[in-house]
Amino acid sequence: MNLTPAEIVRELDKHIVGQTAAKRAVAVALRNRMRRKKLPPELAREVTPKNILMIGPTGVGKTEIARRLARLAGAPFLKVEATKFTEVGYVGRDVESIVRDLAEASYQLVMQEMKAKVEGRARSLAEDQVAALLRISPQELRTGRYYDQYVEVEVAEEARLPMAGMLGGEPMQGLQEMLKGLLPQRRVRRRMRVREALEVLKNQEAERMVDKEEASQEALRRAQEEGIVFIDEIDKIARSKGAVGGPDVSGEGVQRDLLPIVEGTVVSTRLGPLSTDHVLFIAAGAFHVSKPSDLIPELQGRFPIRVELEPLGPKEFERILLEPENSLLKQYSALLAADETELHFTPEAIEAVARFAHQANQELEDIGARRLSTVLERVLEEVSFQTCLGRVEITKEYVEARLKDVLASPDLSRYIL
Ligand SMILES: Nc1ncnc2c1ncn2[C@@H]1O[C@H](COP(=O)(O)OP(=O)(O)OP(=O)(O)O)[C@@H](O)[C@H]1O
Repeated sequence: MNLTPAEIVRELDKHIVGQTAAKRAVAVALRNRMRRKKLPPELAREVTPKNILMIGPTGVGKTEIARRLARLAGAPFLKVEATKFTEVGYVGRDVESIVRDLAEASYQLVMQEMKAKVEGRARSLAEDQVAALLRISPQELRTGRYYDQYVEVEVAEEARLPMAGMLGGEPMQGLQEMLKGLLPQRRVRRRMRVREALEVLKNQEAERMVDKEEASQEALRRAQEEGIVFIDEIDKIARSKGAVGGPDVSGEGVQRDLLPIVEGTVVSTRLGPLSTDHVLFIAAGAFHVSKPSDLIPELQGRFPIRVELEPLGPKEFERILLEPENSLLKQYSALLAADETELHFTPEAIEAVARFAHQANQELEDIGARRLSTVLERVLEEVSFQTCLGRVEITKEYVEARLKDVLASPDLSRYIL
């Protein structure tokens, strides 16, 4: 991975419409990580990430930009809502769960990658086993002729801690994972189709082939050096001026708890002690009521890069429907094509969907691009209910007919859109 900031922005452009300032900021942050790796170690240690504060209304692409960036970089990613920590039952120390969850996300990511690398070998081992059970050769098995037959295979059943379910909570999950390797694995025989057995056994073999110790170490390194933590709703824990002594007090407490993690601290996780010095934090909020300057000064200083995201209008909605690689329209088309319905929208129909979504945002509540899903669902409800329709053309008149009544009645639209 050696993308320039311009190339990173171009990659993000494939999924997110507009919001250039935010894309540029995250692109620079990612490039700086690559730059840091080229520095002499003493200097590299000193260079800490410049965290980003994204300011913009809900549903305009803040999370999406961060998530896509992480995927592009193969970086462990975690999203948390800052307000979660103001809820009753959370005490300060719990913000450390952010770091533990990042470690977990990192481990899952690394395991997935490592398993993918041995997939070919694991698959052929699985084929050998199933072929032996069926008393045929692996070559015969690969013809696919036996895939719908049933076989009985021995699979490892995950040992469950009897109490884990009762107590719930994240610490128990870590414990569960830790004990997984220690407790004897119960093996049970299960009957399933050959097709499924091959998948199950392949996974089991891949899991066995991966060196868990190596995976843990790589996951720890990855979380520390490449981790990205997205903290949403940061504005909700900022104290707005004038609300002295109000319910915001706990918000300030959370800010104080977050501070050491953002500044760089070491938290013990199941992968070992994890230093947050080089984790990139991206905080986001609408800041309708409070302002970034209402955050405690120490935290403000830790988010030196501020970017504003634009509210989205009908023009952007049109582009969001059409342009992203897996846009909503492409998703619907693919789904319905599986049932032999070929979906076509006229340009005027797309314009109408965008216009209605914008109108609903203004009349109800502005939820940004998320509104497109509810509007489209309504437009396509009838078509989705049917199968094998052949070619279906969605026109502006059709869109209007599907949405007019709903929008005319505020009560109805509150429920449907
Ligand atoms: N500019 C955009 N281009 C393409 N899709 C977008 C854009 N903005 C939002 N979306 C889509 O809308 C949905 C919500 O966006 P996202 O999760 O990024 O919202 P957000 O700005 O982070 O808001 P919140 O803070 O409420 O989570 C996602 O499915 C996303 O793909």
